[in-house]
Amino acid sequence: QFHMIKYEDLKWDESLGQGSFTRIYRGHKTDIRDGENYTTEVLLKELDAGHKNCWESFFESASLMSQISHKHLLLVYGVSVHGVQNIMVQEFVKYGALDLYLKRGRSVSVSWKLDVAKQLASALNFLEEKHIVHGNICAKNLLLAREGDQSQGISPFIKLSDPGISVAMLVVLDRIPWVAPEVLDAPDDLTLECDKWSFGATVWEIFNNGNSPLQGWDLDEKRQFYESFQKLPPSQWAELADLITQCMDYQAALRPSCRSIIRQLNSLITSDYEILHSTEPVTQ
Ligand SMILES: N#Cc1ccc(Nc2nc(N)cc(-n3cnc(CCO)c3)n2)cc1
Repeated sequence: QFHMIKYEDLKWDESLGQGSFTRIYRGHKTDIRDGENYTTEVLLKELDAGHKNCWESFFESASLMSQISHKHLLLVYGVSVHGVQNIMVQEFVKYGALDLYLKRGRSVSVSWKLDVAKQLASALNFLEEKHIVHGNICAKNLLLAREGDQSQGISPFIKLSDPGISVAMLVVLDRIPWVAPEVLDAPDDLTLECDKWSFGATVWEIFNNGNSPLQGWDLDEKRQFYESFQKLPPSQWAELADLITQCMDYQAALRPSCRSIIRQLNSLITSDYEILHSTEPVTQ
């Protein structure tokens, strides 16, 4: 399923924070190829030893990313097990998680945001064609490999990260509004439609500077949000708000196909919104 990496071939550098039940570090791995020593910068994702019962979901996530390769999917080199430690070894993506990048106040243009949304939609289309459900689409799991430079016509480049610990393992309510409503009743059978709902919530984040939707709401208020079929605050841009609403349809079967999502994104990209409401170009 995935490549096993020897613990002694790994070196830990600085800690980069933590996800749910995991801690991440910058590091290096050494390989010996035709007698030469190669070191590669990597991201080391450690599963907290205390959460042994999550390890199969941790490895499932690693093997999912190892089985398929696509330019917008994170490359997982393999896993390393050392005593009670389980470590996933990933390619190091230069600028890290997109939500933090957007929160750091980098002002990015509308076309930058649409470009990122389209790259995510193409990754989802690839997964849909392989009937693979990701299960944890959100801005925190989009990694920025290239900032892009509007003045040079260079677009940003994102990679979709591993899903991490399955939603069934975590408090599902924590994942509202990224997790599709139907998942609350059946956390074990995630469908491709669930990823469409999450795509809608992620596009909302991208257009709201990385801020989490329903920021600060408690679990009851979040549950209430679904029970009363509420929608996220709509963008001023009607066509964008409409696409987000279509993806976040409470009836899973009515959510658009990836091809339709890509078509609608293309028409947003060519629409004159950019000229009428363009934000200042990305300042390098
Ligand atoms: N300052 C800074 C900085 C931090 C991180 C990276 N690089 C990187 N590479 C990866 N493969 C995965 C992640 N990553 C980040 N947060 C998560 C948890 C949510 O998925 C995963 N970050 C680059 C720069």
